[in-house]
Amino acid sequence: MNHIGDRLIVEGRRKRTALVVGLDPDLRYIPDVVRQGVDPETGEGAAEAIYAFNRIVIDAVAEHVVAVKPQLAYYEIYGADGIAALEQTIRYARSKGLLVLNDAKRGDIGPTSAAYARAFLGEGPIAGDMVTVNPFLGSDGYMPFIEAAEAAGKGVFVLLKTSNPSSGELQDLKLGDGDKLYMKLAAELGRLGARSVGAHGYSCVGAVVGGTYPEEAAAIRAALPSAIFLVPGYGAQGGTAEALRPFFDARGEGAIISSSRGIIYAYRNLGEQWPSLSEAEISLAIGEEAARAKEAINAVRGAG
Ligand SMILES: O=C(O)c1cc(=O)[nH]c(=O)n1[C@@H]1O[C@H](COP(=O)(O)O)[C@@H](O)[C@H]1O
Repeated sequence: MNHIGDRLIVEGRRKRTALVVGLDPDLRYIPDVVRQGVDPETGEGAAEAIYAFNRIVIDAVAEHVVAVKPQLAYYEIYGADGIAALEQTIRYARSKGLLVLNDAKRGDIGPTSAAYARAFLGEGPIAGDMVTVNPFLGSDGYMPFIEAAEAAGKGVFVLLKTSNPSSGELQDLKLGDGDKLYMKLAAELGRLGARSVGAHGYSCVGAVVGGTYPEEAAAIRAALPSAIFLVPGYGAQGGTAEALRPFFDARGEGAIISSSRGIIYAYRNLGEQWPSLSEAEISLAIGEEAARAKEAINAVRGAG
């Protein structure tokens, strides 16, 4: 099966989940046990702690998620060492049967986007199965990603209506015909996605639609029936499971719900002693939170 839409749907059914966990490792919130024997003040030590932490997270959530989503910034902080930790993390996630969505939010002039597409959707060391794409430069900025995805059976998620409070400043701007900018882009993505619809009805051109904007999601869902939505904003940004229904299609499919901090730092809810928790305690808290999120989302999409 060489189509990302089909792989996401089939894996989602097999595991009965629409959850994705974001790997946004911040050393300030990583417990002492993970850093034992390494000096996180050095790039090498930081990278070692990040990879050790990500392994714990991946092991704890693997049965509850279709994919993991590393956020590139958290690795780039540490330069080459951080990128090495990303490479190791990608390899480890794949060894656990997980799809990898690089949250890189790239987009540039055509040739540079083509290079980014090779980096993230090719065969190189930080390539995954999907990548987030910033469409601000226009079609010559995002087309190289779409073409690379089509050729490789991989996927892109184009930023459409993002989860952050000020996303409306540009994305909601009304155009001459009264349409909002994100709806205009949605129509264009629908047109482009139509040429790569897989057996399960979904295209390799997906859209990022923030979980904090359910009303907007209903309109975008109607305009983009064949796009898988990547839905961040659930959990730490205030998005609730109850608000997620409009992001899914009538079958309760077609969206992957992403949560980073709400799951990977779940042990911080156990109280002030969190830095000294054991690996087993950390792992249990993360796994339980992922299971809870999965079930809450399943109840809303009718897969309970
Ligand atoms: O593309 C994304 O993943 C993304 C798009 C968006 O609209 N909002 C958003 O929060 N994200 C990313 O999703 C993650 C959200 O993290 P949490 O708020 O901790 O779940 C971060 O890595 C963000 O960079």
